[in-house]
Amino acid sequence: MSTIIDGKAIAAKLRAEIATEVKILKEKGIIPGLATVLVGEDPASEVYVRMKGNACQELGMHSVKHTLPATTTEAELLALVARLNSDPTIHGILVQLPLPKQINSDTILEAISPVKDVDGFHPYNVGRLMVGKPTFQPCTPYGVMVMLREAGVDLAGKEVVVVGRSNIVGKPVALMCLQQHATVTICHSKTRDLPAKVKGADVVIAAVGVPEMIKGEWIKEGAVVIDVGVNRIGEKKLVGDVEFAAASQRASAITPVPGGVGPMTITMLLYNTLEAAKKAGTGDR
Ligand SMILES: NC(=O)C1=CN([C@@H]2O[C@H](COP(=O)(O)OP(=O)(O)OC[C@H]3O[C@@H](n4cnc5c(N)ncnc54)[C@H](OP(=O)(O)O)[C@@H]3O)[C@@H](O)[C@H]2O)C=CC1
Ligand SMILES: Nc1nc(=O)c2c([nH]1)NC[C@@H]1CN(c3ccc(C(=O)N[C@@H](CCC(=O)O)C(=O)O)cc3)C=[N+]21
Ligand SMILES: [Mg+2]
Repeated sequence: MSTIIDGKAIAAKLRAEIATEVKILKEKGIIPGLATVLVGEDPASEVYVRMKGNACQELGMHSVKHTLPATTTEAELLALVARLNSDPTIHGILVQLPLPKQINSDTILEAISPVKDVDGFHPYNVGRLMVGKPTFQPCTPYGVMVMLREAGVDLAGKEVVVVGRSNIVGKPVALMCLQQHATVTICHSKTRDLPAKVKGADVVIAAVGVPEMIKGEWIKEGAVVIDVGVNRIGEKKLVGDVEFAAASQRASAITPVPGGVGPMTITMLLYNTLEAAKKAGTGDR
């Protein structure tokens, strides 16, 4: 049986540390502030944005939520981003993805000031990560790396297989593992013989968005499994991209869904917002 890597517990520990730092900053007259922007009425996005706002409040941070109608134009959203860029009470800006189809998300992400880009999605921050000099690191991959560290997994020389190549999860997590000296394979929908790739992995990172598509029998005995997938089945049930029950029979350590990567994502967002506020405080940005 495998160890469960408890994202909720690791997140709680980190949040306590962040709260302490927020207190110290507040004594210097700086209140870390996060602006979240939600366009349209996607129920899942509403849940996430609410969770982010609540988490800010719990840690004593300032948070402002902007909800815009689904019919918002790109120009209107750009105007809001410009306002937030120049608002001194706001240190971090998060525009929830996906955006409605009349809005080009690249245009929006590039309009967010790189010093307020707590999602780490601006090409400047992406490039910094690429050259091994990260500034803001994207929250989900960053959370995965913290979980691996907390679980005592040393990546040097390990075979890491990432399934998924999105800009927000697959690609950046692969880069971060490479930075930690892993040998990284990135798989996607055109990959030939995915089972064989996964079978060779010491560490599997699944970010596909297909419920339980990574089968337990593909997992090498003793491998570490990180399941980024969050798939809603019906009204209430959440499952990952990995067949959890079967995979946990073979893995040495595995993350659950829920309670794995999800809580870490929100925590790293808070961490990045704190860092943004600290930099603003020193004028170092
Ligand atoms: N826990 C958290 O905090 C977060 C969780 N998520 C979850 O992670 C999952 C992935 O999210 P995201 O990266 O945004 O998703 P995307 O849809 O952007 O990317 C999915 C990737 O999986 C690949 N893929 C799809 N089907 C297959 C297949 N059958 N075999 C191999 N590869 C396949 C796609 O390949 P191709 O490029 O060829 O199309 C693509 O690269 C989702 O479940 C999402 O909900 C996302 C963000 C945060
Ligand atoms: N600009 C932007 N930044 C993001 O970081 C971003 C985004 N857009 N769009 C959508 C994805 C998805 N995402 C999640 C965050 C937390 C959980 C999370 O906390 N999940 C809980 C369960 C929550 C529930 O019950 O639904 C868990 O896994 O335990 C999941 C997914 C951030 N994303
Ligand atoms: Mg779009």
